[in-house]
Amino acid sequence: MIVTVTMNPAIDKTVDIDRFERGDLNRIERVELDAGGKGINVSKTIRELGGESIAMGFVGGTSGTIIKHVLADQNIQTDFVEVKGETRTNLKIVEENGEVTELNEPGPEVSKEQLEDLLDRLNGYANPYTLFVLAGSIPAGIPTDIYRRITEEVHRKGAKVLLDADGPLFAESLKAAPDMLKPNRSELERYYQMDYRASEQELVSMGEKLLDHGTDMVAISLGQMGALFLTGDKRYRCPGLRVKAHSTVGAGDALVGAMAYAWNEKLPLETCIRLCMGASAGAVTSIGTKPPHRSLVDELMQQVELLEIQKYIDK
Ligand SMILES: Nc1ncnc2c1ncn2[C@@H]1O[C@H](COP(=O)(O)OP(=O)(O)O)[C@@H](O)[C@H]1O
Ligand SMILES: O=P(O)(O)OC[C@H]1O[C@](O)(COP(=O)(O)O)[C@@H](O)[C@@H]1O
Repeated sequence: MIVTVTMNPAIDKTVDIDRFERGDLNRIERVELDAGGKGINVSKTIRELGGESIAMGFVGGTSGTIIKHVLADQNIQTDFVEVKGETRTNLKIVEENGEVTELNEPGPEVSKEQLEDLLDRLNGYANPYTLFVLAGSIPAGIPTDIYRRITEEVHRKGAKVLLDADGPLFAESLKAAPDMLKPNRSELERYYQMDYRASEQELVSMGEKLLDHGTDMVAISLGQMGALFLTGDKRYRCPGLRVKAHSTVGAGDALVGAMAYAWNEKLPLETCIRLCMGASAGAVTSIGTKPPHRSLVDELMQQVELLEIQKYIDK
């Protein structure tokens, strides 16, 4: 069973603009609304791949109700705690040249009682066959060690954790050794306090340090350059797939969704990697924050190149 946790869901409002002019009037050519937030996008990808998950977290107000309806329409099971405020709307400005500017709101405040309610519910799903996907930012009222706390609690019941978070959330949760991680390049560079662009070798050794801390699998995403996949005994580099990109928003979540689906289906590492690459590249072709169609993922999976890192570095 897969449980996705989105502490801070969002309605993603994607607007297409020819060229974004700061400090001037910008006319929008097209608007697309989607139920978003990292865990929710992961659930949408899992559904599209043919799997099931339960989407959990906090929702509030009309936007929260819309998100629940949209997920129900897609046959995605939900178990959200209701909060008083309104679930946020995140603006994604997509320019003709492919550049994307994101304006993410902080999200409604969560009370101590609401947080405890969610933690109780999560605990109820924890067993050795459950994977918890903890992804995205947290709203006000939630301490930054929350992912660490959830990881420790569900680990006690034998459950696994896949983490996709940034900054202090990422740093804190590492102390509880999540089982799988999906940092992107800049998240890793920030965590290791590098003030320059890390080389591939440096990225691999940063990933290896994470494995040494008890993580089983690290996927380091590199945007259009592809991704690195590291486990205890295998290391692969996959060059980015060439696709006609619309919006890169949700690509990381599609990769995480594929990782979670592959874990649940007990797929071999190489198939998992192909699925991650196919799903994430497929996601960038969609308008707004939409998961890729399974048929496109299947097609893209055939194009994935898995380069063993040792061989690649020796070249
Ligand atoms: N322009 C692109 N073309 C093809 N694949 C892409 C592109 N942008 C992202 N991807 C795919 O999506 C994955 C995740 O993207 P990335 O931007 O690194 O994640 P995040 O959104 O978490 O920062 C990449 O590893 C890659 O496989
Ligand atoms: O919780 P955060 O960090 O504000 O991110 C939320 C935003 O990220 C997304 O989940 C997309 O994430 P990715 O582009 O990393 O896949 C959006 O749907 C959402 O608006």
